[in-house]
Amino acid sequence: MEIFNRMEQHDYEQLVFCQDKSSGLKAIICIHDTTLGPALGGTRMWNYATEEEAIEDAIRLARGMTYKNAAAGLNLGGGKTVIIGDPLKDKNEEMFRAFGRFIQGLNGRYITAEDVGTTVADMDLIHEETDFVTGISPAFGSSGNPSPVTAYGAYIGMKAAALEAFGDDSLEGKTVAVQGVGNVAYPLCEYLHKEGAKLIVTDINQDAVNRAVEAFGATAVAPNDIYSQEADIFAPCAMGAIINDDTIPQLKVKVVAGSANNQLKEERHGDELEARGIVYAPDFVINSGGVINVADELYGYNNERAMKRVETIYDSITKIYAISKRDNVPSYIAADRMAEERIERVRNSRTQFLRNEHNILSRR
Ligand SMILES: NC(=O)C1=CN([C@@H]2O[C@H](COP(=O)(O)OP(=O)(O)OC[C@H]3O[C@@H](n4cnc5c(N)ncnc54)[C@H](O)[C@@H]3O)[C@@H](O)[C@H]2O)C=CC1
Ligand SMILES: CC(C)CC(=O)C(=O)O
Repeated sequence: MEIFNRMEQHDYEQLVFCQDKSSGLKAIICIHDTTLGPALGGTRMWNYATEEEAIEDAIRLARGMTYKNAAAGLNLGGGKTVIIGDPLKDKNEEMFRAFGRFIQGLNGRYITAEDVGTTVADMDLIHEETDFVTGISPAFGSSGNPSPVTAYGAYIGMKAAALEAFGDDSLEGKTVAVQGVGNVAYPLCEYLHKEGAKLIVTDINQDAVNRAVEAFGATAVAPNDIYSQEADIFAPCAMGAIINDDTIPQLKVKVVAGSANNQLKEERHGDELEARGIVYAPDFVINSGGVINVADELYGYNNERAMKRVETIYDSITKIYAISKRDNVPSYIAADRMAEERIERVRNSRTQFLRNEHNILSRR
């Protein structure tokens, strides 16, 4: 991979490689854009097959955070970290503390939180070395695990998408095919079950599947069969790039709405969903509940204030469909525009000179 060429696409600011031999830490922090404020985005720990795959994931996820934070109205830029390793086998205290020191070295340009493969306990270890971490234990006055809030946001976002597709936002009697029943999707299934939706679930982890079958009477299917189910809604809640040339022709649903980041393998796959009349809830909007919740910690966590903002996901999804119709563009483009316009407006308003401790007037 030509790293600078890759960074020039979509104008990435910084890519940081962090290595600590004694703990086995191999992390890549990617900061995409800090126009709106410090970059906030989670840390994913995953057993990447190659370093190139890890870099590509960090890069794609970081840009997604820029759009997510902008669209959510947060004063935060976008970044993300990937740690190369198996979260079930390779974690240790020293690794997260070493990682915390690397974050501290960025002096607030990047703030982390949980993502796939990392937990509140990991964030607490990072917190031993830096304050630039969120999603730490409620014992510290923080918001804790963001996943249940992400799930709630995904649930109300799915209702907004249902309104667009079916003319009614009730999910009662609707069949939802859920891919991955992990930290976000399990509480999402809980909301759906409570509302009377029928669930079809899959996961590569059999225990996760069994839990959902037992708790919600869900029907279990094999991972590769989830795309072709006779369902109303497909909820991708595992990894990215699952809306692609292989899967789109299998879909029989009217709605794609789930928590996974980077669902579209390429932008053209968003065009393809639109062409098939499938209502797509743009990923970085529907899954913004978690980041909205952890971002509130930066002001001194207030659950009521955070949840009020999470509730706006319904209106944001509805607004995206309105922009999509007005501008005659697919929903993923409408969502991108919403985020890009905000970043541009703030970028332009920041051109005035502002005196600070490091500029030409600092000794005056
Ligand atoms: N946790 C959060 O608050 C947020 C999570 N997200 C995104 O939502 C997605 C899920 O996140 P979490 O629930 O936190 O992760 P998780 O790791 O708890 O759950 C993911 C589940 O997907 C399963 N899985 C992985 N590959 C699969 C495949 N090919 N087929 C079926 N199942 C598969 C895993 O076994 C696991 O049970 C990720 O894309 C994450 O980036 C986005 C915003 C916030
Ligand atoms: C898990 C969130 C708190 C942040 C994040 O990385 C995301 O929204 O993808």
